Amino acid sequence: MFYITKEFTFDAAHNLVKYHGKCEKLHGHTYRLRVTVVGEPNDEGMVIDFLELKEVVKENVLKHLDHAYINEIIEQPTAEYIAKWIYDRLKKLINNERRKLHEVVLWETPTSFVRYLEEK
Ligand SMILES: Nc1nc2c(c(=O)[nH]1)N=C([C@H](O)[C@H](O)COP(=O)(O)OP(=O)(O)OP(=O)(O)O)CN2
Ligand SMILES: [Zn+2]
Repeated sequence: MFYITKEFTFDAAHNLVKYHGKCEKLHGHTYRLRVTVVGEPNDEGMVIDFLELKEVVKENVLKHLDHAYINEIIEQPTAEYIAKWIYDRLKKLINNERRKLHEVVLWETPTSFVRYLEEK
Protein backbone atom coordinates (compact mmCIF):
# COMPACT_ATOMS: atom_id res chain seq x y z
CA MET A 1 0.00 0.00 0.00
CA PHE A 2 1.09 3.55 -0.74
CA TYR A 3 0.04 6.63 1.21
CA ILE A 4 -0.18 9.83 -0.89
CA THR A 5 -0.41 13.12 0.94
CA LYS A 6 -0.98 16.73 -0.04
CA GLU A 7 -1.15 19.80 2.18
CA PHE A 8 -3.14 23.02 1.88
CA THR A 9 -3.89 26.13 3.90
CA PHE A 10 -6.98 28.28 4.13
CA ASP A 11 -8.08 31.27 6.19
CA ALA A 12 -11.48 31.33 7.80
CA ALA A 13 -13.53 32.80 10.63
CA HIS A 14 -15.73 31.02 13.13
CA ASN A 15 -17.18 31.19 16.60
CA LEU A 16 -18.00 28.18 18.74
CA VAL A 17 -21.63 28.82 19.66
CA LYS A 18 -21.90 25.88 22.06
CA TYR A 19 -18.67 26.73 23.90
CA HIS A 20 -18.14 28.95 26.91
CA GLY A 21 -14.82 30.73 26.70
CA LYS A 22 -12.92 33.01 24.38
CA CYS A 23 -13.67 30.87 21.32
CA GLU A 24 -17.40 31.65 21.47
CA LYS A 25 -16.45 35.09 20.12
CA LEU A 26 -15.87 35.61 16.41
CA HIS A 27 -12.24 34.95 15.49
CA GLY A 28 -10.16 33.50 12.68
CA HIS A 29 -7.49 30.92 11.94
CA THR A 30 -5.09 30.04 9.19
CA TYR A 31 -6.01 26.36 8.98
CA ARG A 32 -3.56 23.80 7.66
CA LEU A 33 -5.09 20.77 5.98
CA ARG A 34 -3.43 17.44 5.16
CA VAL A 35 -5.26 14.93 2.97
CA THR A 36 -3.96 11.35 2.62
CA VAL A 37 -5.11 8.77 0.08
CA VAL A 38 -4.13 5.09 0.35
CA GLY A 39 -4.06 2.53 -2.44
CA GLU A 40 -2.19 0.87 -5.24
CA PRO A 41 -0.75 2.62 -8.32
CA ASN A 42 -2.55 2.61 -11.69
CA ASP A 43 -0.91 2.02 -15.10
CA GLU A 44 0.76 5.44 -14.82
CA GLY A 45 2.30 4.44 -11.49
CA MET A 46 0.09 6.77 -9.45
CA VAL A 47 -2.31 6.06 -6.60
CA ILE A 48 -3.76 9.50 -7.35
CA ASP A 49 -2.19 12.24 -9.43
CA PHE A 50 -1.11 15.05 -7.05
CA LEU A 51 -2.68 17.46 -9.56
CA GLU A 52 -6.03 15.64 -9.38
CA LEU A 53 -5.88 15.63 -5.58
CA LYS A 54 -5.16 19.35 -5.57
CA GLU A 55 -8.08 20.11 -7.90
CA VAL A 56 -10.52 17.93 -5.94
CA VAL A 57 -9.60 19.65 -2.67
CA LYS A 58 -9.63 23.14 -4.21
CA GLU A 59 -13.03 22.69 -5.86
CA ASN A 60 -14.80 20.83 -3.08
CA VAL A 61 -13.24 22.16 0.11
CA LEU A 62 -11.18 25.32 -0.29
CA LYS A 63 -13.73 26.99 -2.56
CA HIS A 64 -16.22 26.72 0.30
CA LEU A 65 -14.05 27.29 3.38
CA ASP A 66 -11.33 29.75 2.33
CA HIS A 67 -12.22 33.28 3.49
CA ALA A 68 -15.56 31.98 4.75
CA TYR A 69 -17.52 32.34 7.98
CA ILE A 70 -17.61 28.60 8.67
CA ASN A 71 -20.69 28.76 10.93
CA GLU A 72 -22.75 29.34 7.77
CA ILE A 73 -21.70 25.84 6.65
CA ILE A 74 -21.15 23.87 9.90
CA GLU A 75 -23.26 24.65 12.95
CA GLN A 76 -20.55 24.08 15.59
CA PRO A 77 -17.31 24.46 13.59
CA THR A 78 -14.79 22.84 15.89
CA ALA A 79 -11.70 21.38 14.28
CA GLU A 80 -13.32 17.96 14.80
CA TYR A 81 -16.48 18.78 12.85
CA ILE A 82 -14.64 20.69 10.11
CA ALA A 83 -12.33 17.72 9.56
CA LYS A 84 -15.30 15.35 9.34
CA TRP A 85 -17.13 17.67 6.94
CA ILE A 86 -14.04 17.69 4.70
CA TYR A 87 -13.64 13.90 4.93
CA ASP A 88 -17.27 13.22 4.04
CA ARG A 89 -17.13 15.44 0.95
CA LEU A 90 -13.82 14.08 -0.31
CA LYS A 91 -14.39 10.37 0.23
CA LYS A 92 -17.23 10.29 -2.33
CA LEU A 93 -14.95 11.83 -4.94
CA ILE A 94 -11.75 9.93 -4.21
CA ASN A 95 -12.73 6.39 -3.25
CA ASN A 96 -12.76 3.68 -5.90
CA GLU A 97 -11.79 0.01 -6.11
CA ARG A 98 -8.06 0.90 -6.17
CA ARG A 99 -7.77 3.81 -3.72
CA LYS A 100 -9.45 5.23 -0.62
CA LEU A 101 -9.36 8.46 1.34
CA HIS A 102 -7.30 7.48 4.38
CA GLU A 103 -7.21 10.49 6.64
CA VAL A 104 -7.84 14.20 6.98
CA VAL A 105 -5.64 16.15 9.40
CA LEU A 106 -6.64 19.70 10.25
CA TRP A 107 -4.52 22.17 12.21
CA GLU A 108 -6.39 25.03 13.81
CA THR A 109 -3.26 26.56 15.25
CA PRO A 110 0.37 25.53 14.70
CA THR A 111 0.14 23.38 17.85
CA SER A 112 -3.47 22.11 17.79
CA PHE A 113 -4.75 19.59 15.28
CA VAL A 114 -7.25 16.80 14.77
CA ARG A 115 -6.98 13.60 12.71
CA TYR A 116 -10.14 12.11 11.26
CA LEU A 117 -10.29 8.68 9.66
CA GLU A 118 -12.91 5.97 9.42
CA GLU A 119 -12.35 2.74 11.28
CA LYS A 120 -12.23 -0.31 9.00
N1 LIG B 1 -11.05 20.02 20.82
C1 LIG B 1 -11.13 21.31 20.44
N2 LIG B 1 -10.80 22.28 21.31
C2 LIG B 1 -10.86 23.57 20.91
C3 LIG B 1 -11.22 23.90 19.60
C4 LIG B 1 -11.58 22.84 18.71
O1 LIG B 1 -11.93 23.05 17.54
N3 LIG B 1 -11.51 21.58 19.16
N4 LIG B 1 -11.22 25.19 19.20
C5 LIG B 1 -10.84 26.17 19.98
C6 LIG B 1 -10.70 27.54 19.41
O2 LIG B 1 -11.54 27.70 18.30
C7 LIG B 1 -9.29 27.81 18.93
O3 LIG B 1 -8.70 26.70 18.31
C8 LIG B 1 -8.39 28.25 20.01
O4 LIG B 1 -7.40 28.96 19.37
P1 LIG B 1 -6.35 29.78 20.15
O5 LIG B 1 -6.98 30.39 21.33
O6 LIG B 1 -5.67 30.64 19.18
O7 LIG B 1 -5.43 28.62 20.65
P2 LIG B 1 -4.12 28.77 21.44
O8 LIG B 1 -3.79 30.19 21.62
O9 LIG B 1 -4.23 27.93 22.65
O10 LIG B 1 -3.13 28.12 20.38
P3 LIG B 1 -1.57 28.01 20.48
O11 LIG B 1 -1.16 27.41 19.16
O12 LIG B 1 -1.31 27.09 21.63
O13 LIG B 1 -1.04 29.37 20.67
C9 LIG B 1 -10.54 25.94 21.39
N5 LIG B 1 -10.53 24.56 21.77
ZN1 LIG C 1 -11.12 28.97 16.68
